[in-house]
Amino acid sequence: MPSIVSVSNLVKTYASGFQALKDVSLEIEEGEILALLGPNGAGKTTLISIICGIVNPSGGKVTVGGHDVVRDFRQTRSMIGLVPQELTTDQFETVWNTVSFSRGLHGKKPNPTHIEKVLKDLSLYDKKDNMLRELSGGMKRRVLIAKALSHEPRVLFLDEPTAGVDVNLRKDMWEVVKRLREKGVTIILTTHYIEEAEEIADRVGVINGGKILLIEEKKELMKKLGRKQLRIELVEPLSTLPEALSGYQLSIEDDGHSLIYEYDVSGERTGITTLLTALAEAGIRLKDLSTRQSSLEDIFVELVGARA
Ligand SMILES: Nc1ncnc2c1ncn2[C@@H]1O[C@H](COP(=O)(O)OP(=O)(O)OP(=O)(O)O)[C@@H](O)[C@H]1O
Repeated sequence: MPSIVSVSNLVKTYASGFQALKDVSLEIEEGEILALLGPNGAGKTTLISIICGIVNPSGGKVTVGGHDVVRDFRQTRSMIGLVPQELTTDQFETVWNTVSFSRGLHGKKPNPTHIEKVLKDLSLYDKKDNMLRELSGGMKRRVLIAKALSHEPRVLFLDEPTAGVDVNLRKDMWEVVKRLREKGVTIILTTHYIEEAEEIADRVGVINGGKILLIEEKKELMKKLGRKQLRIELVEPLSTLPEALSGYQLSIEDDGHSLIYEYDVSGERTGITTLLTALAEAGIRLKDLSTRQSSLEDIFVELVGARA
């Protein structure tokens, strides 16, 4: 698939001298949902702000739809929708005017039919004549999304869209995201909620300390992580593994009180039944069994923890 956003060797050093991005390169494919994961201060917002033309890069190059985000700012900005973390619009303006005005700011002709559809999709239509200051926090978040969609962008950035929102809004938001994606809109979201990335993204990127640590298809990542552990608690501790069990992927933990068996969930057979039979034959008595599957969170913690 062709790239819609191309980031090469991007560097950002703030006026304070702090280097928020260190040589970031990244290709975002047209039509994909990419989740960017990273702890606080990793550089996610800085990266998005540069692509959206809000922050100037210190080095490197970013293109959107083949246009340079600094030189061809107007063209790139009209292709992009950004849902920022906070609303910074005139609180005395109505919902309808705010969203319509936003479309004009991106150089698009008025289209009341489109604005009406966006407001309806976000359950905002009955609030169209209300002033922003009369809305609840959740409704204001909906207005942010409506603004970002007002000019029918090809690329949509959502910066921590679900931080502090309730279940209903979260559901509506993912519905909107899925529908947009069906229409071919490229979606990039930053999130702290790893389950969210696991649920919705096609690809996952992990960013920390201003660097991309990993970027991969979610399916591939989950396949690699598709390992499971069976923990077998023993009645009597073992100091060494009996010879009869040497053919199994087993390790001893908890001073001999537990055996850990690692197996591949994608394989046809787990080998658990034969292992349990072999344990019984070796006269090893079991107290309890439990299983644990590695998740996206495990790899995230491992990556970020190791290089923080
Ligand atoms: N205008 C600025 N001047 C100086 N430093 C800044 C500026 N904006 C951001 N930073 C610093 O750059 C680093 C990256 O910030 P950024 O907002 O991109 O991180 P983030 O990954 O979006 O974090 P969060 O998850 O907390 O939103 C942080 O250490 C932040 O303090």
